[in-house]
Amino acid sequence: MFSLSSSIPSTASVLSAYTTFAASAVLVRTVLHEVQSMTSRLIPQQLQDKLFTKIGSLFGNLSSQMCITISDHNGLTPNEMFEACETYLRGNISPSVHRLKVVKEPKAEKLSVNINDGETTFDAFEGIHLVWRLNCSETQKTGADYDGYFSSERVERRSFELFFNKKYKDKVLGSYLPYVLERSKAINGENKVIKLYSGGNWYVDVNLQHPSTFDTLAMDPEVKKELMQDLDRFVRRRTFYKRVGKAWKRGYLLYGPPGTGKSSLVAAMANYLKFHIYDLELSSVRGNNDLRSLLVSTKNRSILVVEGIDCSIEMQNREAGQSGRRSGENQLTLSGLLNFIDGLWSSCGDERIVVFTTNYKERLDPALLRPGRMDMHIHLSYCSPGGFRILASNYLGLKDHDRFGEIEELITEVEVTAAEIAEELMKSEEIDFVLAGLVAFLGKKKKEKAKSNIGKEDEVKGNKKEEDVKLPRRSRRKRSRKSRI
Ligand SMILES: Nc1ncnc2c1ncn2[C@@H]1O[C@H](COP(=O)(O)OP(=O)(O)OP(=O)(O)O)[C@@H](O)[C@H]1O
Repeated sequence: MFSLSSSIPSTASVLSAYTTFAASAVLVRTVLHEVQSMTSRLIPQQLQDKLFTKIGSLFGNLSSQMCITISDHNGLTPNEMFEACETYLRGNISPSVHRLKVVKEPKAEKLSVNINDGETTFDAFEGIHLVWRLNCSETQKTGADYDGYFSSERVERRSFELFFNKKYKDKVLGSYLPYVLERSKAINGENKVIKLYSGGNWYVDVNLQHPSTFDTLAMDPEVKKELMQDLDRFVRRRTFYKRVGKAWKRGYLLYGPPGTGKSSLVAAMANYLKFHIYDLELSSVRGNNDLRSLLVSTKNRSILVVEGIDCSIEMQNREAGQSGRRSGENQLTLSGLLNFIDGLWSSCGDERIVVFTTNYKERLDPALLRPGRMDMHIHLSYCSPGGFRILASNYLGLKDHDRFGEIEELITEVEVTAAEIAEELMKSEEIDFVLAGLVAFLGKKKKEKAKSNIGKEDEVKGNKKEEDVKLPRRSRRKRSRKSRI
């Protein structure tokens, strides 16, 4: 008897047939390409054209297919489209794929499953069938090292090839690829692992494990609120920056004594915005040329941090125009860094944040403090009673305690950093013991302060006496008369 279900192919079998066909098409294309390059040297062009048209028609109309290549890098700059495709395809791997690559990122909750080198996967979008293939190759990167010696290293380069029918070219470029980009952003937002790039190049990255958030940070609540609002405004102002013709960039200068939370604040900003961090160590940068290539290879939605800007390198006052660390054109200068950050770097990317930190604001080059250079100057100072309460809540899970009054009073009398208090709070799990230890620590600081104040007073008195000895008789008389008035 005639059976409808057995004569009409199911969606799965149609897809599977298409998959097989598309995979064969890709394979045939590759073979044709290889053959073409071999024969181009042996057979005359006219004959070649005839030959390939004939072979092509045997496997369906391959000339109606087109291919878009998406490489992982565009020159020195990472290609964000490649990363978007990688993220998007992770969730769309066809059942026909034979070889997968599985990675567990340290902080990620889920496994990351990717297609392997040379594998092909399939997708469908508004009636268009699409074939994706991942290619990997190794290239030799050559150049001169710091001392001018020849250096060479192997670098892996990856690219995706996207095959589809030529007639959908506009739809693929205008709708499908933007869709892939949007989807990858949404996926990244859901489970983004924040990366920390550091060292002399950005090839080494680790997942940012820093648990600091705005909730755990002990800082002036008003400043914290203002900063969070500033960051929110910054990320939602894409059209504003475009309209006013400004690069979508924001600069923050964090200053304050060691251990007051400058690095913790950078981590909190990255965790809040889900931005990667590039920790630029100027001492390992060879010169302005090196700096340029490092900066252009940073990604969008990232924070570039230069810690200890006052002392990380002998950078010179731009007005003085003295030489930097290296002589010649390639020397690293503050003006080189600032010009590049203000100019090319910020205009070749979006959503860039730059943070400079220093323990000594007064030592900074005036070029850095000029209005408009760093949008916000944030002072991280010694711990306040409010800051102590945040730390006590984080470290001990404690909202209040009999000893809080005593501790808060001592905190207002001495200069103590959040790092010092944090260290005390971590000494034991026994709350009374820890708080007693903190009181003793603060008490000791108070005594030391009183001692050093007495020392200072004695010094001032000593100086005065010395001055009196040096003063001529007449001046001494004059002063004693004055003091009686
Ligand atoms: N404001 C703060 N809130 C919460 N914890 C803090 C704060 N400041 C410091 N800490 C604690 O102290 C540690 C060291 O602080 P951090 O490295 O952020 O200070 P810093 O100001 O960057 O110091 P430096 O100038 O020496 O680099 C942090 O890991 C954190 O545990």
